[in-house]
Amino acid sequence: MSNPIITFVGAGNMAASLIGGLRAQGVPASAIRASEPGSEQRNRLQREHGIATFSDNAEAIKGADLIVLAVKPQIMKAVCLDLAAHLASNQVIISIAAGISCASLESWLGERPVVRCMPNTPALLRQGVSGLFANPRVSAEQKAQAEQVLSAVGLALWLDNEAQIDAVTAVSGSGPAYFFLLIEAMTEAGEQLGLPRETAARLSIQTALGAARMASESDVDASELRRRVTSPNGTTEAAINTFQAGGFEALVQQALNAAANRSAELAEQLGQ
Ligand SMILES: NC(=O)C1=CN([C@@H]2O[C@H](COP(=O)(O)OP(=O)(O)OC[C@H]3O[C@@H](n4cnc5c(N)ncnc54)[C@H](OP(=O)(O)O)[C@@H]3O)[C@@H](O)[C@H]2O)C=CC1
Ligand SMILES: O=C(O)[C@@H]1CCC=N1
Repeated sequence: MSNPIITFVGAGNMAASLIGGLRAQGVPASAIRASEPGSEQRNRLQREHGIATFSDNAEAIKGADLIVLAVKPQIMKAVCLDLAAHLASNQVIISIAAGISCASLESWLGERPVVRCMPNTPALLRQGVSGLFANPRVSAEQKAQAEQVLSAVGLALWLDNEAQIDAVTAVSGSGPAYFFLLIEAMTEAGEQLGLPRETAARLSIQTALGAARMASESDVDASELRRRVTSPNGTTEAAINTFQAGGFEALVQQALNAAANRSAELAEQLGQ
């Protein structure tokens, strides 16, 4: 595939991860641009990745094939309204903002090809996962180009309908925080059981890493892997029974429902 010109509008954490991933994949610096108000961040991107940077969004998107909108959701409307007059009809918009619908983007930018994505922060280590939804105006070639951007930092999975983005946000967008919470709680509990805090933290983190790799690399599912750790009448069974008596699965369902509802609510609030 030839290299499309990609402009990032907003070059904070997520954009910098995507840029790093694209460069590591061999995308030339000349095919990537970023627009960002912070001069420190602009200098860093120039230094680390050799890409051209801009303080003016309209200047940065001239001649770009793909425009990745990576500003905070709260300022997306203002950024889009400023960009609208400067867009060419064939430019594809890729938005990574939480809670901003394709319809809102098109109402601010005009009818055009839009890919809405939900990545997650392990993108920083190129271990991310993203859900992607394309509106009907996106061609097969443009879909492949958008997928190349997101797959530079991890797995990229296409969705059939836009509403599924709320579920992706609940599962994987916010998901790293759930695992961090579990690591925090296990560290605390390990300390209460008499371990030095640092030891409890390292045991918890390495266990999470090992379990995730097993779940990812094994040919059996997570419930079978769990069964293999759980000896009859053993220690794991005692812990799992305690989790389940406390309504663990129902609590996880409630938490993810709350995240998905909040995602839909944000779309309602910020999309006007
Ligand atoms: N963090 C996460 O877990 C996830 C985030 N996202 C989405 O990714 C997007 C970016 O998030 P993240 O990278 O964490 O946020 P950051 O705040 O790190 O990045 C946003 C960048 O946009 C810059 N900016 C501010 N105003 C403008 C403007 N008018 N024009 C161009 N750039 C501007 C900011 O500069 P300055 O700091 O100087 O204001 C900042 O560098 C958000 O929409 C978020 O919803 C999606 C999935 C997960
Ligand atoms: O908490 C949030 O709203 C964003 C979206 C997914 C992760 N962080």
